[in-house]
Amino acid sequence: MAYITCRNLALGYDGKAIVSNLNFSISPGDYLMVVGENGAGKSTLIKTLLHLQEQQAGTIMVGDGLKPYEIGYLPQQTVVQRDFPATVWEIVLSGTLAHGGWRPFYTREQKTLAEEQMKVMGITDLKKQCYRHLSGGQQQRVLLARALCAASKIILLDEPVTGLDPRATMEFYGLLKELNEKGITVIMVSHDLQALSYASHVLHIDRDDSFFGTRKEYLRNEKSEVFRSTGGEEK
Ligand SMILES: Nc1ncnc2c1ncn2[C@@H]1O[C@H](COP(=O)(O)OP(=O)(O)OP(=O)(O)O)[C@@H](O)[C@H]1O
Repeated sequence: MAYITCRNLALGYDGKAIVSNLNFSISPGDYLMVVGENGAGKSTLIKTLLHLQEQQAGTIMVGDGLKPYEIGYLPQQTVVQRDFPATVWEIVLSGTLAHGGWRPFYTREQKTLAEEQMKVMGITDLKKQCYRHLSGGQQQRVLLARALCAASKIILLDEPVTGLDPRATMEFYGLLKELNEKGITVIMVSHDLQALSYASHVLHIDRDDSFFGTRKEYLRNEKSEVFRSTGGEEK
């Protein structure tokens, strides 16, 4: 059974639809890449899946026992966030707050979970370092560890390789692939053609005529031509 099934979804603001007629589903173990032109509504879809915004029409069905806190989120980083004055440990640990709500101190279980996820991401040595002094690739690992503390089933990423050099980008995709192979479902918004080779499914958002299918189906579909002819970056 699918984790999330969207039927005839319309998304937008102030009563005006930006995208309509969206139909897709996300099943355990999927790696869904979400593509579309600038302003197509990719971030709006993410906000809707995170229940930060209501859809304008259609239904979102949740299945397979998925609970809201089982979706971890790795946002698009702004310049201000890159300069966030906290240690790696504080940032990763804060991901555990998604479970049991706020308490004046962290429990042993929360600390153990944070330590485990730092190990998975290979950032244990950076524990006491200040986040803003890390490289872009290290910062993304920290945010991924934080998202994994928050979520055990799905991680949602919004253009996670923006600003990373080619090597850090490949490393980051490698980490995501490993997580996906361990059974974590990945939903990633991206303009990067390289990312397509990791995806099992693609959702190409295009007003009222979006595409959803497997990567193979997408590569045979005319919508992927626009994506490829620009070298991965849609104009
Ligand atoms: N809070 C808001 N209120 C009204 N309109 C908004 C709001 N946020 C976004 N929009 C508009 O909704 C449209 C879709 O925006 P969204 O950020 O979802 O696109 P996107 O596909 O993620 O774009 P990009 O690739 O540039 O990140 C845009 O026209 C944007 O201006």
